[in-house]
Amino acid sequence: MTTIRLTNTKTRKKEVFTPIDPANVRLYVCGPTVYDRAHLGNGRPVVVFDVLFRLLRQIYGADHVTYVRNFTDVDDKINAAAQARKAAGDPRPLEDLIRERTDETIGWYHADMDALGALRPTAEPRATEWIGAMIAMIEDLIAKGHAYEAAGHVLFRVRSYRDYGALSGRSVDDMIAGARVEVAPFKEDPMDFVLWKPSDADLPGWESPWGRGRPGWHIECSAMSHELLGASFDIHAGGIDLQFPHHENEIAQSRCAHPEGGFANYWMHNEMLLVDGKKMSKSLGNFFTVRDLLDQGWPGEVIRMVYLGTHYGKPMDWTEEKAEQARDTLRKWRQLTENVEAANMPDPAVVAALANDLNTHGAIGQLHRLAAAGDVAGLKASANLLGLLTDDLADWTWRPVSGGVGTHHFEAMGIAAGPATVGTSQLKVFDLEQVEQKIAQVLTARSEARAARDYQLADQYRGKLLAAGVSVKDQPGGAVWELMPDFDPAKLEAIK
Ligand SMILES: Nc1ncnc2c1ncn2[C@@H]1O[C@H](COP(=O)(O)OP(=O)(O)OP(=O)(O)O)[C@@H](O)[C@H]1O
Ligand SMILES: [Zn+2]
Repeated sequence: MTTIRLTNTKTRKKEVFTPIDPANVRLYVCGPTVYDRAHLGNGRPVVVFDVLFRLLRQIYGADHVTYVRNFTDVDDKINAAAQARKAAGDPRPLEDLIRERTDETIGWYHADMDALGALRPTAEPRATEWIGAMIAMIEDLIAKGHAYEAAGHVLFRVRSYRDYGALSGRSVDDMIAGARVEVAPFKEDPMDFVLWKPSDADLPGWESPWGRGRPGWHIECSAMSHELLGASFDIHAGGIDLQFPHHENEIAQSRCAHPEGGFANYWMHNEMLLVDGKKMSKSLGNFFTVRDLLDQGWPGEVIRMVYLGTHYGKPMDWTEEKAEQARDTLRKWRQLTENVEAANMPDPAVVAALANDLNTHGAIGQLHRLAAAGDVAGLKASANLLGLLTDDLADWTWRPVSGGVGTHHFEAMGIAAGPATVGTSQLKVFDLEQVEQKIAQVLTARSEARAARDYQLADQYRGKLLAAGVSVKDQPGGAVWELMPDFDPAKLEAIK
């Protein structure tokens, strides 16, 4: 059996991965707070740990891996989003608005992560469905002396857990000095963190031994992972931004409530997706969503390949150049493997690269080798292990129809001009020849305008084409065009 090695944040070493029970390998990944669309940074852990999930399934068997990723659907930001709708005049009760917002966001999340080719986890618990388990865990922590009630809150007594800080390698005193901890008069110690807090009458709340209130964020993951995976499980993962305090707090709660268990044996953290050197984040406002990119015409498979081009332990950024490269490679591979049946097994060198601390970049290098060697069946099977060249992500390949090459590409993909599908849901029917003629006509008018030095008019033509979903690029050999997913034949025809 292939030996997997993973960098364990807990020990800061690359370790051999040995599951507690090879018949049920258990993975927990912290999921999103569902108040808004996922940004490109949020998609990174999803794709990275999807590759881990696929690798584990490959090695231990598809039915022998349990992957849990939660939805945090109790949060001030969710409440604020619902309150804004109410303030805008929506007559429904706040609770309904909250539920609508979280349901809607979960729907978006699924659609966007599906588009990135991520398999759905085995279980996706919603925090609001596990409040009872959270209350029971908090009661237990109080009974064991690790938590206390104060002013309607329940707080975790950080000094009662000796190993607090071990994951991030900091002492409690360093943390107090460095962190922005909330000092509240009812806390015994500034480091103590909230397990339960009171809810205002107009906000969501649940009855508890401490009055009507709601859980803190950290206890959610401790309670849900315990319910679904037990007191000891194999891998706990999430972004590096969650290492402290979220994961440190999860460990403290879980180890203190269930001293018989070890909680997670391996901790994995993905590095951040950056924008101009800073973490992409909602609070900094420097973000774009996965959906923005999909809407711009970037296929989910291309976005996925861009993520996989960088090791998860390194920061990365998004550039159009990387995306164009990934798109060209995938298009080539898709053409090579069209109508090819995947080999039974992925190539051993690809498996070995992934087993080496998820070296996705190395694995992609091996895919290039397979393509160059003409092993197309091996290429397909191996790419599938990375979630690439899969049938579900195949729908984009016909799209980039560029001037001249277009017709051939359509034919190469087995889609005759005429009815063509765009994305998975919309059906657009158009006559390719007519479309090509019209684009050529507009491009000729644009060239004429340029020749007459009327650049404003030339730009207007280009803008009109773009509005119809035809992107134009000037290349040394002349203008090249592509149909974008939002291509609208009627708008194109209407250009004068
Ligand atoms: N820029 C980023 N790069 C990589 N992973 C990220 C980035 N930002 C957030 N994540 C990860 O996304 C996952 C979901 O996080 P969560 O929903 O809490 O994000 P968020 O708090 O809405 O994001 P933000 O940090 O932008 O406010 C977590 O695992 C988190 O570590
Ligand atoms: Zn968590």
